Amino acid sequence: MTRIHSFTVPVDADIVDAFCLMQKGFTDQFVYYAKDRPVRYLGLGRCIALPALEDAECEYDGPVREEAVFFSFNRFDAENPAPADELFSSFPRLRFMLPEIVLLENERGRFLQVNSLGPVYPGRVERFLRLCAQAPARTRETIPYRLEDDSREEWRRAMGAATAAIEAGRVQKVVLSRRKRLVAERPFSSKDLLVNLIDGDARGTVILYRYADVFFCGCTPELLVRKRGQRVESMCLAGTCPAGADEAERARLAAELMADEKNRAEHDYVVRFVREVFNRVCYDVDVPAEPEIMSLAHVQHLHTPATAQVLEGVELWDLVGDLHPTPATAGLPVGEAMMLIRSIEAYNRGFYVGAAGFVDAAGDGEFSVALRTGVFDGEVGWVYAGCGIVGASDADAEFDEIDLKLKTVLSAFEGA
Ligand SMILES: C=C(O[C@H]1C=CC=C(C(=O)O)[C@@H]1O)C(=O)O
Repeated sequence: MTRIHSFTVPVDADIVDAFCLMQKGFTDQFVYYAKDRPVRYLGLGRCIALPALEDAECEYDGPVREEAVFFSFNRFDAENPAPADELFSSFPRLRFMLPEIVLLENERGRFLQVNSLGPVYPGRVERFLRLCAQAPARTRETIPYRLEDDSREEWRRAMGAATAAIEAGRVQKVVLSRRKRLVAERPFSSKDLLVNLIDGDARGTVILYRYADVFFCGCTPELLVRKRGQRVESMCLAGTCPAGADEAERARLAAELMADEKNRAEHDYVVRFVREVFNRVCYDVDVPAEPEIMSLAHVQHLHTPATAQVLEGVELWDLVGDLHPTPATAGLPVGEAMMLIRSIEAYNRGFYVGAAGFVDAAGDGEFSVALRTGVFDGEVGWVYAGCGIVGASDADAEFDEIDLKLKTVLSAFEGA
C-alpha cells in the first residue's frame, strides 16, 4: 500500500495562467479541462504512477479537502502489435498518474493541490501560491505550419477493404482514420497549443499529456463516461455534417443530417451499444430514442446523451473498460472491427481515440474519447481524425469529412 499525502488550499488566481507560469519546470504534464463547465484539472510533475487505485491510501491536509486526482491516458488498442508513430512510441505504459501539483477548478472553487509521498511542508505550498499570484495573463500566438498530404488513392483502397468487409457481413460498421504529418515553421511548446485550444473556438474538453518533450493534445467533444457517486453519464456521438458558413446554413445542414439515413444508421449502432452496456451494469437507464444535434466550430454531429445509476461495486475504471471503444471509434461488432482496423490502417493509433481522463481517490471522475487530437514534439507532429464507414459510405465524401474534423486540432496553431 502506498501512502500519499495530499494538501489542498484555495487559490485566488486564474488556474490556466498559473499553469502557464509554473509548467516550465515540469516535463510531465496532464490536462483535463472542460471548456463549458467547471471540471478543470491541470497537473504538473509525477508524484507516483499506480496500476490500481486500491494500491493507494491518501492522507489529507490543508485548509480544505479535495480528493487526490489521478490522470489516466490510454491507447485506443493497447494490444495492437503494429508500431505507433515515433512520437507515441516514446510514452510509457502507465495507468493512474498522480501529479505533484494539481491546479483545479470545480463547483466548489479553485484550488491548488500538492501531492507527495512524504508529508507536504507548508513552505512548499506557499511558494507555489506565490507563483500563482504572480502569474501574468497568458497570450496567444499563431504558429505557421504545413501539412504533408496523405494519399486519396490509399484512402480509397482502405475504404474498399472496409466496404468489402461490410458486404461480406464481417462487420456492420467500421471506423477508419487518417493521419497527417505536420511541420511547423518554428518550434512550439505544449503551452502554446494548450492556450490556443482553451481560449480558441474549439468546443469540448481540452486534453494534454506531456512526457518529457513529447506531448499529446487536442479538444474532444465526446464524453466517454462521467461518474459522480452512483450517477453516470455517457454520450453517443456519430454522424457528421459541416458546421456551415452562417446560421441559416448551419440549421439547414443540421436538418439534413437528422434526416439522413446513412448517418442515422451510423449513430444507431453507437446508441444500441451504449444502451446495452448501461443496461448490464446500471439501473434507471435513460437513453432517448431520438438524437439531437451537437453543433461545434467546424462540424455538427448527431448526439444522444445517456444517463443512469451505476450498480454498487461497479467502478469508473470498469465502466471505461466496458464502454471503450464504442462503435463511434471502432465499429460493430467492436472486436471484429478492431481486427479490421489493425489490418487496414498502416499505423497504430496510439492515444488517438483512446480513453483520456481522471479519477479521484473517492472513485469519481470522467473520461473522454480522445478525438480531434495530435502528438507533437518541437517542430513536428502527427494529427489524426477518422469517420464511421457503413455500406452506403462514399470514399471521397469521407476523406473530406476527415479534413473538416482535423480543423479542430489544427486550431491549436491559431492565435487570437
Ligand atoms: C472518429 C472520429 O469521430 C467519431 C465521432 C463523431 C462522429 C464520427 C463520424 O461521424 O464518423 C465518428 O464516429 C474522429 O473525429 O476522429
